[in-house]
Formats: sequence, C-alpha cells, structure tokens
Amino acid sequence: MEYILAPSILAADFTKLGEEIRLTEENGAAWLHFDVMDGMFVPSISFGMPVLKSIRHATGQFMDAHLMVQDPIRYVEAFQEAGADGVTVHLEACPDVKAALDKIHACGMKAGLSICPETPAEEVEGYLDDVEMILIMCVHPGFGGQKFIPESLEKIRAVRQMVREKGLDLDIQVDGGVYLTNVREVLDAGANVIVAGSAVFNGDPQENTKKFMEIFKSYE
Ligand SMILES: O=C(CO)[C@H](O)[C@H](O)COP(=O)(O)O
Ligand SMILES: [Fe+2]
Repeated sequence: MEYILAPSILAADFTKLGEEIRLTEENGAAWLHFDVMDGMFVPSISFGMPVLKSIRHATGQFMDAHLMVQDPIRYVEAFQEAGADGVTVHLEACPDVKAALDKIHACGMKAGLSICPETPAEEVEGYLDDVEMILIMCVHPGFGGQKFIPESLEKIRAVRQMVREKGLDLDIQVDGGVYLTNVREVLDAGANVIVAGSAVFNGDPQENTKKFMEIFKSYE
C-alpha cells in the first residue's frame, strides 16, 4: 500500500504560502489538500478556484480538492479547469451522490467520497465501485485545529474491511486532528492518505513533513 501525506494549506501562513508548499513537496508530501468551504454545508468560508489555480503553477503535487460545499456537482468542472487532480465530495451534501462521482470522472479526475463523523461507515458501501478514495472525517468539517474524534478509528477499520471484502484497493483518507502523536493509530486502523494541517504548518513545515515521512517508511 502507498502511504501519502496531504498537507492541508488551511493551516499555512498565507504570507509565505509558496515557500511553505515547496517545503512540503521537497520533503516528500506527494499531495496537497485544498479545503473548500461554502458557508452553507459548513459554517465557515475558506477559498476557491482562483486560489487553487494560482497554487497549481507553484507545485507538482497532486491537487486534492476537498469540497465542503452544498450540491458540489455545480463546481466539479470549475475545479478541474482550475487544476484539481482529485475532487472529494461529501455524501451528506449531494442530492445525487452517484451523479456527482460520475461527473468527477467525466472531468478526468479521481473521485473521493467523504463522510462526516455522525454518518455511519455503511453509508459508503454502495459507492465503493464508483470512487478511488473514501475520506473519513475525524472532526466535524468546517475548521482546522480541532481534536480528533476517537470513534473515527472504528470507522476507518470498518471501511478498510468493506474495501478488502470487495477485493478493491481504494485509498482511505483521514482528515482532522491527525498529528505525529496519533498518526500511527490511524495507519494501523487502515488509512493510507493522511491529511494534516496544523501538524504540518504549525511550527516547521520541513521538519514536520520529514517526521511524517519517516513514520510512513516504517509501514512500507
Ligand atoms: O477538512 C478540514 C476541516 O474541515 C481540514 O482538512 C482539517 O481540519 C485539517 O486540519 P487539521 O489537521 O488542523 O485538523
Ligand atoms: Fe479537509
């Protein structure tokens, strides 16, 4: 299994964003996580297509767009045009989940499906053939820097088990409250794509990225 670090720029210092992104890329973070919030599906508003488009030119990392947006199918094409490589939508935000996932594929991107902490793991079962990745939120979406919800570990295990039983090899991404101190627990539970905002950008992004990559090496 491939272990991937996806630093979330939500926690970056935007006065030196390009430099901070470069430090994560040079030290092994293969993806960059881009949190889009619409003030409707989640209470906060973050950033959107123009910011992604600008960053696209600054990095070769896989651009992982996490859309915390109501009825996200409306924006799939725009994110592809801005330079996203993968788009993840929330099951709870889609009037027609399958249509949103199909649209992501039709736009030539990898499709991810995310569930909030209160949504049971079983809800994703019917969509496993339609995605490349399941994103398990380990905090209530909307803000960075929150505390990891411990019950998420059981959900990660359940989804990894479902994926195995179907003979699939999907990425399982975890997002929210993941730090160097608890990342082994989520890896042990079956996650392989780790989103980390505060844990990468608070402090030294170079050293923090290196430390995550060292832990991943011990799993490969
Ligand atoms: O989707 C998100 C919030 O809704 C963020 O990706 C997540 O919170 C990452 O931040 P941190 O690692 O600081 O918890
Ligand atoms: Fe996110």
